[in-house]
Amino acid sequence: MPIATVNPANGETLRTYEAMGEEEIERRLQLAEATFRTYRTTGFYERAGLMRRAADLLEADRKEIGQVITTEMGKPIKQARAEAAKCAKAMRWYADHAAELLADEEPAEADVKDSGASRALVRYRPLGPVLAVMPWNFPLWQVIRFAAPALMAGNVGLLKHASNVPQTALYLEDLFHRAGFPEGCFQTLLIGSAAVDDILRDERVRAATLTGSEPAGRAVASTAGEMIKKTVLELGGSDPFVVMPSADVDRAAEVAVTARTQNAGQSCIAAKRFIVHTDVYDAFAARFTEAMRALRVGDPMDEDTEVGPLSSEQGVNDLVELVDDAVRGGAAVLCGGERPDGPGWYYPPTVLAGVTREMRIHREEAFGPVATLYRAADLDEAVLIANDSDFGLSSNVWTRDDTDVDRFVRDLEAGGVYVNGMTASHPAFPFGGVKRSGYGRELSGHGIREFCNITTVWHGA
Ligand SMILES: O=CCCC(=O)O
Repeated sequence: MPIATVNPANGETLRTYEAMGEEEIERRLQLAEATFRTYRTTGFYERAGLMRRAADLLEADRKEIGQVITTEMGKPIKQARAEAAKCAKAMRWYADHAAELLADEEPAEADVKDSGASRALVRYRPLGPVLAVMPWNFPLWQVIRFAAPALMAGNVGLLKHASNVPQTALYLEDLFHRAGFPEGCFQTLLIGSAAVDDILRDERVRAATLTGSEPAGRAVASTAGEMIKKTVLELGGSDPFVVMPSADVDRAAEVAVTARTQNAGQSCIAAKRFIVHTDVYDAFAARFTEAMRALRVGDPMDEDTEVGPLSSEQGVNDLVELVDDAVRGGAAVLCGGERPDGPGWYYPPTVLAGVTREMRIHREEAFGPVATLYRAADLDEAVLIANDSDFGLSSNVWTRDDTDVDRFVRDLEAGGVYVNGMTASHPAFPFGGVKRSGYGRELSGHGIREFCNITTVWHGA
């Protein structure tokens, strides 16, 4: 895939970039290592000042960078600006909390004594240069939620961004540079996927984080495993959205639309499978379908657009194949389902009913605005359907019954259970999944500790 900005609203190639060659990559790896040697000795106070400055710059740039994001991957302009604002918030959150999250831990006195020590503590030290392989769907946010904690912990970052968002990738390097971070703290590598393996094998790279597809995750994890390097993987999701009889069905249907169609449905934590108790199925299906049909689809630069194009032609083709397969298998199309004529990589908000286990869309992630509806006889069946997935990123449940909530929290196989709301990432809460959605956590204290050398310091009597 060429490294290029191609406008998804019309398919026009606006700018192409030459991939960095071996010499340039080597220069950047050397710089990362050299910078780490000194940057690791800086204190939280200094790093927090730099991070706050970067947050201020990003916030001031949000209109311009919003336009770049929308041009490169097609998300509605309002959502692009909101993404920039969310990044600034996370940067400030880590600037405010890193020192406390990574403060020395004091083991219990009885244990210190029992170990024969006069004193003992646990210190969180940085690991070194971390390679981040990141996707295009939230081209700022996915990077910042790695970079803010990693830099606050004293690591340095090397970014391999998706090939369709090169301008955003270069912007990020420039942002940290303008904020005053030492040169080499955060570098963008303009490279194709084929170059990742050698970089990951390089001894100067100490760890890797990847957000993206399962095959990409498998490739990075297997090389990292061979090289005994720490990885965090955030892969796909096919999150359930369960609606029980006690729920506020109108509100659930309204939120379901946003949960499915934000970012044109191209979000790992978008709700994708809507599992509705039979008592409220018809009411939910009617309201949800009506609201999906009413969404404003169009030019992502238009302030009123709710659903823009998908990021690539391949994305549309993949979705068409999934929907066609379901229809051939007997699914009913309640709205959408037809690829429109005309320029741009558009696909309409679509609702499918009567989806079965045999259909591809039941097993695979639909990365676009296509919702599948399931009817559940009771809570047990709802849990069964929800867990009948290789993925386990997050989940959404709608109920006013505390017993239901306890059961869902106990039984849903996912990294999150959002009750009477939709999954949304927040800097203070851990983010990540189980099963084939990956492992490790981003954000919160858990996220910042992933790339730390957790060091026991023991003093003899
Ligand atoms: O694609 C997954 C990330 C979405 C988010 O963190 O809001």
